[in-house]
Amino acid sequence: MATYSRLPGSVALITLQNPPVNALSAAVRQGIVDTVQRALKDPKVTSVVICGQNGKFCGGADIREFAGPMLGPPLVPMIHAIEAVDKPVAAAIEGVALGGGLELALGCHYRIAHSKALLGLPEVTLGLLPGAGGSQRLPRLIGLTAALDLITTGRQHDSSFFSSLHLLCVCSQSISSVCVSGQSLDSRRLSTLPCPCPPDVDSLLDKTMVKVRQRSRGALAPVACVQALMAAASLPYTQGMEKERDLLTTLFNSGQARALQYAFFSQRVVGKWSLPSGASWDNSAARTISKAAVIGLGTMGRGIVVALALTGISVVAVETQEKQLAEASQVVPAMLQREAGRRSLATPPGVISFSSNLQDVCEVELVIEAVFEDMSLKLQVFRHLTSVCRPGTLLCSNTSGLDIDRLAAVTQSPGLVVGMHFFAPAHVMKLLEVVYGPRSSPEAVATAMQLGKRMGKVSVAVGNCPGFVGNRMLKPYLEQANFLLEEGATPQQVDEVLEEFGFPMGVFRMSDLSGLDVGWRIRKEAGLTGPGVESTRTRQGRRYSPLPDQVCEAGRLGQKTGRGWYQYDGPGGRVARSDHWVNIFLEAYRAEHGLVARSIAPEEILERCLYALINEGFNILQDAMAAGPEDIDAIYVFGYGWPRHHGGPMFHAGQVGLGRILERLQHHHHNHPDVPHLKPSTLLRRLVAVGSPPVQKWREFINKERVHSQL
Ligand SMILES: CCCCCCC/C=C/C(=O)SCCNC(=O)CCNC(=O)[C@H](O)C(C)(C)COP(=O)(O)OP(=O)(O)OC[C@H]1O[C@@H](n2cnc3c(N)ncnc32)[C@H](O)[C@@H]1OP(=O)(O)O
Repeated sequence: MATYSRLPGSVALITLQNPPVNALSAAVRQGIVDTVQRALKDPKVTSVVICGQNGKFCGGADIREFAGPMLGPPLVPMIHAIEAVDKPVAAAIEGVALGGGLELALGCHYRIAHSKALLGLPEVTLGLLPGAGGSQRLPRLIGLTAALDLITTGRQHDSSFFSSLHLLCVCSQSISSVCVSGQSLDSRRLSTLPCPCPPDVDSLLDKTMVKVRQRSRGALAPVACVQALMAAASLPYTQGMEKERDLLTTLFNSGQARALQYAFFSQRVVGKWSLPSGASWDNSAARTISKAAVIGLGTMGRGIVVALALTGISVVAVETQEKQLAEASQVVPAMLQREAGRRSLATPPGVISFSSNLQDVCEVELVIEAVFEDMSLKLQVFRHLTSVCRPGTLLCSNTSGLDIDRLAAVTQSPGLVVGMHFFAPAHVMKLLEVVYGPRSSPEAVATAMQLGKRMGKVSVAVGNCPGFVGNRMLKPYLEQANFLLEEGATPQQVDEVLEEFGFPMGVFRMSDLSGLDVGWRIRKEAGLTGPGVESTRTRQGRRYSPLPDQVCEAGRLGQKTGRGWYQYDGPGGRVARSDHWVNIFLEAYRAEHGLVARSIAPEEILERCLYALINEGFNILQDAMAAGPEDIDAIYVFGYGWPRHHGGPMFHAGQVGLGRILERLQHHHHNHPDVPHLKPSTLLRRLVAVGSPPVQKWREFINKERVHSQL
């Protein structure tokens, strides 16, 4: 709702009230309509100020309402009516003015803001465009060039940025002096102004469209934003508004908008973690960490040091190999400086000390081990840590899939051991898997989750199983990609299909980037390859493709060696080019194994890669290794490049239709009975049997099934 009060003198104050962010729900919109009417009717009122309760102007349209029928006064005419009134109206912005909130402010005649307020039009991130007049008013106020950047990226900025664009009035003036009654408001009505455009406007729009199409990888909203701004640049306001409405309707009804809005809420759902034990964020106390240590200063360790230091934590960075230590002590401060600059921090807040002595971690509150991914080495480090650290120190491992319980078992306090699985580069990537074992205490999980949040990560609590959630699902995906090569596809074909779907990189380009030796080592440890293992295509009772092992054996480890599934300009090269060697190699391989290459349709490539991955997601939910589909989806969107406009693998399964996914998995499993990952999960079958409920209902369904021992 919105409340009305009269300030001493002649100013009416309208306060938006809808905690926590004063979103423009039907009740708030009705409140605005009513209170503006009241101010207009009151002869003693000469000017109006709109503000938000609790130091927040407005977080935009109420996203929760998008799923249902539109009730209450619509936003566009409401804002238009405010702009048209003949008493000056000012938006007094504290906290946030985002989306519809900023559009409301653009309909006011004046805008003033607190220096720390955050403003922006993030609709594009929700699959929409600023459809309450924002796409037409903003460029008329700040010019087409600046508006294009803000609207197509959804970037948010503080008030000094917007003051420089003349979106805000000078803050030092009092509201009453800003809203001087009697002055003509004509020039303050943004809809009446022309849109300032650069001389080369067509070229600007064309270039922006090309850039946006490249960047958006199939997302519709950024393209629609450019189209709306083209209208603002070339059409009168009323026609521009019609274009804005048409584009918004198309976006609104697209699956992409639903997926992006789901992604917005799932990011928040995973923050409110809960464990099967009943421990959760509201019954577990997190410790505040001020001193931490990182053991191992390879790529991951260095990134973790920077991520911690950026939050103001003092870090002891330990590396026992002198050469690596010397290199890290040069590189890490530079990384920190660069990242602090990128985040507009004047000076990096944390202090880092480098050491080659593990003893130096004895005073810290939390240690993150980031040594080489080798169980015996990690066990050795944990044994050492438990003997040198103060009792009560949290011991975390950055393992990407090894058993946390085994590490906990060699310590004096297994309850204080959790996994903190970062993604490279650790100071940049948003995802953190917090891995709990049966003995991890709620306090340890809460502390790791809280620390992740402080580092700006999307932290997801996951159970302890090989590969945890993300890498466990990656395995069947990679496996299918290799089988497709055996059957006749090329790495480029597979990658093109996945990139067309929206991944920034196909599976083979991604593998080259990460290094092919990582998986090779894991397969060797699992006894799947290496000396003494027979070179067959069935291993440990299931279909196995030795292709990636043979590529590694040829010395092709990916980008770092300049050769992998593709060729590069040299070791460390970034641009992937197809390699004749790979085609010859695949032909020879197929001939050796009596395989006849067939032409494989893009649909089959996509289905087999994605549905195998999704099926493993259902198995993970069934095994209670993730609390709900939102957790899996957040992991894939923030850690594995899953296109956000497809919501995440589990959301995507719901969009495709669970019945269809089941039917296609059955079909592929029938054709490949020696591939257990294609066997449809029991949970998927159960969901289909009860009529394929929407993804938001799965968590409840799984819990019920578990109680009744159906899973
Ligand atoms: C029907 C046709 C209408 C067409 C209109 C088209 C034009 C207008 C479109 C829009 O305005 S779309 C919305 C644009 N706004 C945003 O995208 C802002 C989204 N919110 C945020 O970025 C952040 O929440 C925040 C405002 C910066 C606050 O961040 P903070 O970290 O402080 O809190 P959160 O945990 O993110 O949020 C708290 C709480 O509030 C819920 N919430 C936030 N924004 C909205 C919203 N716009 N609508 C509904 N709910 C919102 C959020 O989900 C959290 O809820 P809980 O998890 O606590 O339940």
